[in-house]
Amino acid sequence: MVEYKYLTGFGSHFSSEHPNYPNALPEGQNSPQKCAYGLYAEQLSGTAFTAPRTENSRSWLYRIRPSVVHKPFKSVTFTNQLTINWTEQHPNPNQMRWNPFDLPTSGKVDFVEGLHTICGAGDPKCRHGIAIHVYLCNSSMEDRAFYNSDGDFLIVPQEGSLDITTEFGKLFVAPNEICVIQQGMRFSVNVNGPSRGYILEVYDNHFKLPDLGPIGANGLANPRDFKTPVAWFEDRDVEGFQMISKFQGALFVAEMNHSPFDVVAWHGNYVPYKYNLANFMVINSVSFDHCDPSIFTVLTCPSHRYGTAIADFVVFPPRWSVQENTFRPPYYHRNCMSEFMGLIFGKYEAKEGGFLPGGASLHSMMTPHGPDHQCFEGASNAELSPQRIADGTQAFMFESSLSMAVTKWGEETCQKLDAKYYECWQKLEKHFTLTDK
Ligand SMILES: O=C(O)Cc1cc(O)ccc1O
Ligand SMILES: [Fe+2]
Repeated sequence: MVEYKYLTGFGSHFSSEHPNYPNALPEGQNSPQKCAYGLYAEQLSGTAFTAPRTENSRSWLYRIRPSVVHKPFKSVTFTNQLTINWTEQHPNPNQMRWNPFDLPTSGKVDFVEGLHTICGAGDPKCRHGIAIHVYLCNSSMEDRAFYNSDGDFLIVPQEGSLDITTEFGKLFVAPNEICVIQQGMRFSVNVNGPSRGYILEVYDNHFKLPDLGPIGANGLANPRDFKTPVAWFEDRDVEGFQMISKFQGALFVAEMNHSPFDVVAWHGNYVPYKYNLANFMVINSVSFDHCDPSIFTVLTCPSHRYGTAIADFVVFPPRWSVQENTFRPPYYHRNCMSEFMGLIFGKYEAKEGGFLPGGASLHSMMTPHGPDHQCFEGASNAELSPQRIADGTQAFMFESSLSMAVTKWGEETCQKLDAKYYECWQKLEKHFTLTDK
């Protein structure tokens, strides 16, 4: 039984060494002439060397062999549905909704083989853009690890827990938890049966906690609830261990003769982390009107435009709804941002039917959307007593300032697009009267 132990904090400067190897971390310096236990020192940089201190992130890893010990990269031979080709389909401004994406029904499919790109924009070569993927898998990665050269992965499991071994240690991530594995970090995913989830990939920048403004010093996702693994390693020689890199949107494999999870000690502020969405401190018991969903921002990847995110990760957690004289569900709206939504479990308040766990929706830039007919009629006529937005519910949104294109897999191959989605609004009647009572 592996024990999962974590260090807590967000963006902190952490240190961890395997308990059986005291002083594996050098004292007072990063690169001694000879490291303890014959380890190699290696720096993993998450920002430019010269990034200002407030932004600068890097970690030092003390490992059995440096990462460079691998054979040349070759294109992978397995078929996969990852892409950064945003022009394979004609642009489509329609409201889109997907039924739950199918889990593999035959054969073994691991996390990397099960990655499918739904939509995205931009180019990892210019380090600007995002991609939204789903993973649909049923087997563990065996003697295979993965890293993303293009950006960071924010992983949202929906079905099945992920047991993730990283260079920094082990993370266990269950549905209603999320994890972030940043650019370059090597990891391998074990699953316990059919597993499905969503991934927000950002090329520009790393995720940060949003500023709290007048909320004050506490609230939303609190830094102390973020968890980073402690050092864990294996000294395992394996012929043909596969190191897979996503580089400029394509997958490559390099063979190695050992496990890359050989880091005995590490220190730094460039780390993988997880967060339990149940720890989110929801602020929404307002007097009247409906707050914009930005109050539910867990993490944000900022752009250079002040206050405008490359992508925000927003949740819609269980909470009390108590507003007076208010239409409580989300308002009808058109947004200069793109809104991709998924459902981990339960029901989403604006769409009680049709939007299902493991499915998704995309409301692109300026594409109008809002509550379906049934939700509008119900909420317009409901008695406004305090109402609990059901426990056992967790919808989320990846909201981006980029205009995303849907892939061929997303629009055609997956065969999950609900062609009748638009119908949910068609019965919205004209209630206009010449006299108001
Ligand atoms: O479209 C959606 O369902 C997401 C959303 C929720 C909300 O409470 C307000 C605005 C918004 O875009
Ligand atoms: Fe919206």
